[in-house]
Amino acid sequence: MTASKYKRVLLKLSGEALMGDDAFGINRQTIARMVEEIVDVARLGVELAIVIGGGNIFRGVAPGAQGMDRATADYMGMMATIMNALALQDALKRSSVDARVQSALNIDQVVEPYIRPKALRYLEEGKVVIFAAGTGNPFFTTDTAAALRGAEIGAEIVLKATKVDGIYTADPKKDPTATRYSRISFDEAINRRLEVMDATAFALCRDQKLPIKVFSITKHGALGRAVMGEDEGTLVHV
Ligand SMILES: Nc1ncnc2c1ncn2[C@@H]1O[C@H](COP(=O)(O)OP(=O)(O)OP(=O)(O)O)[C@@H](O)[C@H]1O
Ligand SMILES: O=c1ccn([C@@H]2O[C@H](COP(=O)(O)O)[C@@H](O)[C@H]2O)c(=O)[nH]1
Repeated sequence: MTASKYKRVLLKLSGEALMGDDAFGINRQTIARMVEEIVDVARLGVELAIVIGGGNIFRGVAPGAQGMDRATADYMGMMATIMNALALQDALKRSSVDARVQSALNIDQVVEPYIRPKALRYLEEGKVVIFAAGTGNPFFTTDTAAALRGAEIGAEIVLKATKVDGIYTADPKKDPTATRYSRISFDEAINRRLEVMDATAFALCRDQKLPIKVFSITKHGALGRAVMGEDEGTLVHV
C-alpha cells in the first residue's frame, strides 16, 4: 500500500540545480541532499522514473556553444545528461536504492539503451529508472523528454523539480514583483509564454492530459509533499 496520491510519477530533475553553489558540475552535498528526498519517495512505494537535465554541464543554447553547429552542441548537451544520470544512479545505489539508467543515445559500454517494455518492467519491480540523453534528438530539451517519457510510461503526473518554487507571472529571477500561481492551465501557461518550461513540453502534456507540478528541489520535503498531492509549487492542468 502506498500513502502517495500517485502510483507512478515522472520526476524531471534540474541539471542546473545539481551545481548547488558551485559554478559548474555536480556538487556532492547537493546531489546527496536530492537523493535523500528521492529515497523517501521511493520508499513510499511510488514507481519513480527520472529524467535529468544537463544545464550544470552543457546546454546547446548556452553562451559557451555560440558559433557552434546547433545539432553538435545539442548532442554535447545530451551527453551531459548521461553524466548526470550516472552520478544520480551511483548516489541512489549508495543509499541502497536500485536504479537503472536507460539512454536515448547508444553508448552500450556505459548504459543500456532506452527500451520501453524493459523500463516498464523495472518500474513494476520497484526499481528507479533514470532516462538519460533526453529525447535523443537535437533541438529538444529534457523538459520535452520528461513529457514524452511520462506519457510513454503512463505516469500520472510530471513533477518538475527545479530552482524556483513554482511558476510565476514572470521569471522571478528577473522580476522581483512577479507572483506565483498555485494552479494554471496549460493554455494560459503557453499563451503567456511562461519560460519555466518549453512550449513543446507543455503542449505534449496538455494533449496527453498529463498534469505537471513545478516545485523547488532545494526546499526540504517539497518532493514528498508533491507526491502526496499536497499544496506545493504550481499545478499545471488541462
Ligand atoms: N514564469 C516563470 N516562472 C518561474 N520560473 C521561470 C519563469 N520564467 C523563466 N523562469 C526560469 O526558469 C528556470 C527553470 O527552467 P530551466 O529550464 O532553466 O531549468 P531546469 O529545467 O530546472 O534546469 P536544466 O535545464 O538544467 O534541467 C528557473 O530557474 C527560472 O529562473
Ligand atoms: O531531447 C533533448 C534533450 C536535451 N538536449 C540538449 O541537452 C541540453 C541539456 O538539456 P536541458 O534540458 O537544457 O537540461 C539541452 O540544452 C540541449 O542542448 C537535446 O538536444 N535534446
